[in-house]
Amino acid sequence: MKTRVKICGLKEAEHIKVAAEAGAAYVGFNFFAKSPRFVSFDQARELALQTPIGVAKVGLVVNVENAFLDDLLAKVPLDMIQLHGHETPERVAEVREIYGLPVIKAFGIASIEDTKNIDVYGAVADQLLVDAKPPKDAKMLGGNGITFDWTLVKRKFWPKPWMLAGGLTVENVASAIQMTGAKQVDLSSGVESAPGVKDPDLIRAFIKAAMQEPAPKLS
Ligand SMILES: O=C(O)c1ccccc1NCC(=O)[C@H](O)[C@H](O)COP(=O)(O)O
Repeated sequence: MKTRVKICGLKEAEHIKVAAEAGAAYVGFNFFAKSPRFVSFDQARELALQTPIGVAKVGLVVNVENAFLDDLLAKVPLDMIQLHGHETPERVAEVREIYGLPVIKAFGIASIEDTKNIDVYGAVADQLLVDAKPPKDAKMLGGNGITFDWTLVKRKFWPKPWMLAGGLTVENVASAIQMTGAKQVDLSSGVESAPGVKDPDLIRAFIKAAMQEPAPKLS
């Protein structure tokens, strides 16, 4: 099986087309207002309607209330919700139950301590996303373009499918897959020419590099 790629923070229909043609399994729309990748509900609706069938449309939110999700999902035809804040396992279960969509729960990892809770979330989330923990002064909980110590998540057998994220690039993605055993990878900054500005050539090159690397069979 080929590695599955999620390109996050897409803002242009043309870039979604490029990602889909190159083989992306997921595209992500970012609804965190302070992000350079932020899209409004109206923009995301247009992008979602132009996303080819077969590519999962993921909505990324950070610590939002139901009222926000009510408005979002009334407007944007999403396939999955990515919770990228400090949501509790109970909140993950609640979002899944209320909205009836699969939920990806993200975790910031900097030490072994940060991996301890993941099993608990594995019981309630549909997928897990292990990302670099942001620096203390960071304004965003993700999308910071920094890697973490991949040995912390090496060949993990969490109860749900998981994605590796955090500072992935065309140069390091093969090593990241080989070292961790990740079958799915996610990125944002590594395919940008400036914060929030995706580069179609980098998107193509990254997906090619990630998919050339066969997702390892874990023993
Ligand atoms: O990307 C953002 O701007 C962002 C803002 C706030 C919370 C999460 C955010 N991104 C989450 C993602 O899924 C990113 O793809 C992931 O953190 C990896 O980002 P990068 O290190 O830039 O590849």
